[in-house]
Amino acid sequence: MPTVCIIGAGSSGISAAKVLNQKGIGFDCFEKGSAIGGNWRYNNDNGMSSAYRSLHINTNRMVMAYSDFPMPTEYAMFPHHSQIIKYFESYAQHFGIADKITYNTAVTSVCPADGGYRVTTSDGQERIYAHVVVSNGHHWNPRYPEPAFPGQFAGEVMHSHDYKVPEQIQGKDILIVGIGNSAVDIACEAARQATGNKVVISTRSGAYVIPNWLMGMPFDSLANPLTAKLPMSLQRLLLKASLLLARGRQEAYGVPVPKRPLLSEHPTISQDLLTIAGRGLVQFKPNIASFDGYDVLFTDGTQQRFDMLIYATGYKVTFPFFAPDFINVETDNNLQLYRRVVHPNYPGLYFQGLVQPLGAIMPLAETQANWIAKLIAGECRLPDRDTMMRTIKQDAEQNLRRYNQSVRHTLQVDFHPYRKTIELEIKKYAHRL
Ligand SMILES: NC(=O)C1=CN([C@@H]2O[C@H](COP(=O)(O)OP(=O)(O)OC[C@H]3O[C@@H](n4cnc5c(N)ncnc54)[C@H](OP(=O)(O)O)[C@@H]3O)[C@@H](O)[C@H]2O)C=CC1
Repeated sequence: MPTVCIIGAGSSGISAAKVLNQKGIGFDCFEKGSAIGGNWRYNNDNGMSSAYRSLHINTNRMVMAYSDFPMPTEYAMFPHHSQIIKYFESYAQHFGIADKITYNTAVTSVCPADGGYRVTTSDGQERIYAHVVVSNGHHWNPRYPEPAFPGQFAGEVMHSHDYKVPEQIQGKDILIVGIGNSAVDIACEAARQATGNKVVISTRSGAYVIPNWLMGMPFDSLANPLTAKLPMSLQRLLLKASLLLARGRQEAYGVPVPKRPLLSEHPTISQDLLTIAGRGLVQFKPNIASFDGYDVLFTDGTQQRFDMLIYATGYKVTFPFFAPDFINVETDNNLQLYRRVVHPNYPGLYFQGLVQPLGAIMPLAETQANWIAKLIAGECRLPDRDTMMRTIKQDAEQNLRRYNQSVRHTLQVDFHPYRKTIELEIKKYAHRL
């Protein structure tokens, strides 16, 4: 009988399945849709993918690959979603897990029972597992501003989650709320349509826009285990100098700069935004003050008319299978986990891929899977609950000191230091067999 239930077969869940399979640990992996790939399967029939037709990943193919399965070198450095999904498919085939996943089956309920967890699935079956690995992703449930901006907007309203093709915005004056990666990708795509329509980004905090390529190198290859060890002030200085050399001051292009220092936010990555903004094809406004029909009043007192509003305001961390009085963090995205994986109050309950790195999630999810598998196999253990609680508090305080306080930064980790932390965790608490 399988002792482990994996929820979801996206880029995280498939690495958990692969690692457990290699260790000979029995598992069921339930996937709501008919295929693997999660967010990276464009038009995924599980209804959860936020991918748009033109989406290319903004972390490079060397950084995003799993440790033992490189991406094909003929791939673009920043591959299209169609290449990424092929990569995941070959990974699942290569490691023999594609046929071990139960497709078209959603997990509808998970609750503690009999020293483990009772898992109910959409086919009405109930099973008990000693361990549950939650790998259901955190970029699928749209977050809208709360409270909503005053007034009513009379035009069309959409969340970036539902943006798929430029035909949806063609010929419309659009206002995009937010300046994260979704907002900027959609704004650039809209501007490239060259229809002469207004494309405006409304941002309350601004963002440092980092190019994919910096001095001929993929930006995310500049961060490595060595540079990650430098003091934050020096990392900031080096990045600031590199950005100045590469493209000068961002304000010169008309793109608003945050008041906080570099590296205190999730990076907004775009090679194109500055050039496009410099041509006046994307314009910027501060936060929205209110709506009046098709008119939008901004906090600087200016007003403009739009046909369409796109909220690119991020996502809620949602676990639809937990009862609200069990685990629910939708309001603040802030789930307190030991090393972002282990729930200190519920032994056997693990969360995978619930991180937002500067870099790609996939290799970190794989490292988490290695740790989870070793914990399940009894090859290592957890520290006591007091130690876990103390560490959770310290990590949260560190995060608060570093990042702009907002729901989008609760899951933020630094790629290399985080991976190292998990590897050390495995070594430190290894059971000498
Ligand atoms: N090509 C790629 O690989 C892509 C990757 N992604 C990834 O997907 C994830 C989600 O990105 P994204 O969808 O951009 O969401 P994010 O959460 O990263 O960004 C949300 C944006 O909306 C703003 N915002 C949120 N709430 C409000 C509010 N109430 N009023 C005004 N502004 C608000 C935020 O501003 P503030 O900072 O002030 O909170 C921020 O600018 C990220 O990890 C991102 O890197 C997304 C698109 C493309």
